[in-house]
Amino acid sequence: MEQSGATILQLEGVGMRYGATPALHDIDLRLTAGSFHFVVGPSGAGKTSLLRLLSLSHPPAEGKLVLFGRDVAKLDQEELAAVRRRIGVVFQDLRLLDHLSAFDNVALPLRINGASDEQISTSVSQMLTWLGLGDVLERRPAELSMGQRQLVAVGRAVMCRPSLLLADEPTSSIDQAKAQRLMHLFLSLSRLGTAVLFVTHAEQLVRRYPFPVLSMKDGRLRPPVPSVLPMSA
Ligand SMILES: Nc1ncnc2c1ncn2[C@@H]1O[C@H](COP(=O)(O)OP(=O)(O)OP(=O)(O)O)[C@@H](O)[C@H]1O
Repeated sequence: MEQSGATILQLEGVGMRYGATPALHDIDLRLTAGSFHFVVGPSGAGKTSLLRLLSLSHPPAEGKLVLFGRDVAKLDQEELAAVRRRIGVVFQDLRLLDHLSAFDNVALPLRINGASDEQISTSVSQMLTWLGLGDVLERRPAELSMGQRQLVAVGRAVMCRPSLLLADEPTSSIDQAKAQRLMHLFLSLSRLGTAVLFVTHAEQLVRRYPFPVLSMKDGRLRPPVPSVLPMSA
């Protein structure tokens, strides 16, 4: 885990395009270890695009993107893969592997990192049980509800204790009680040093937690607004 306060990512004047169409403009952002930010904004503001950029799923068109102290423009494929392994992502479209069970989807990052079968068996079962999915470990995504799939995607994203967690509306299909549980999971990770970016349309969630809010509009990021609310979770 990162030392609290260490810079996890830094963006300077970053832009991103889909083909010739600009999606993000002139983004400046610095996130430190253990920080937690909500990302809000209207549909089409660029929130998912920002997460695609930060998860290295889509390249910047201009500007500088530094992750874990490395300028990503200067990294080779192997180094990029190592950087990606430190990032947990809950994609809006989840991107679960259809042919794998819930268990094997969550186990995937551990397998990639070379964990033993015993480690995998214990930690994946524990995580899925904690998420309330203990009864459906062997089901494939098509046999799960949308909310259950979302929880599997969260389990997979956090399994290797990422240094950076990017979550795109991870609570959109689950009930309030489960959403609270996920918030506790994300908060525990951030206390251990993970920098968390949480994209959401859920205003009650943003109001409830005392974390700075990054607001996006028309592909631009406004400066963070520090929350003045007391901790109520
Ligand atoms: N794959 C793509 N190809 C071309 N344009 C895209 C693509 N994905 C998004 N866009 C465009 O980029 C802009 C930003 O979209 P993005 O999905 O990042 O917004 P968002 O804030 O996440 O929206 P929402 O809250 O609806 O998920 C929009 O104008 C959108 O139409």
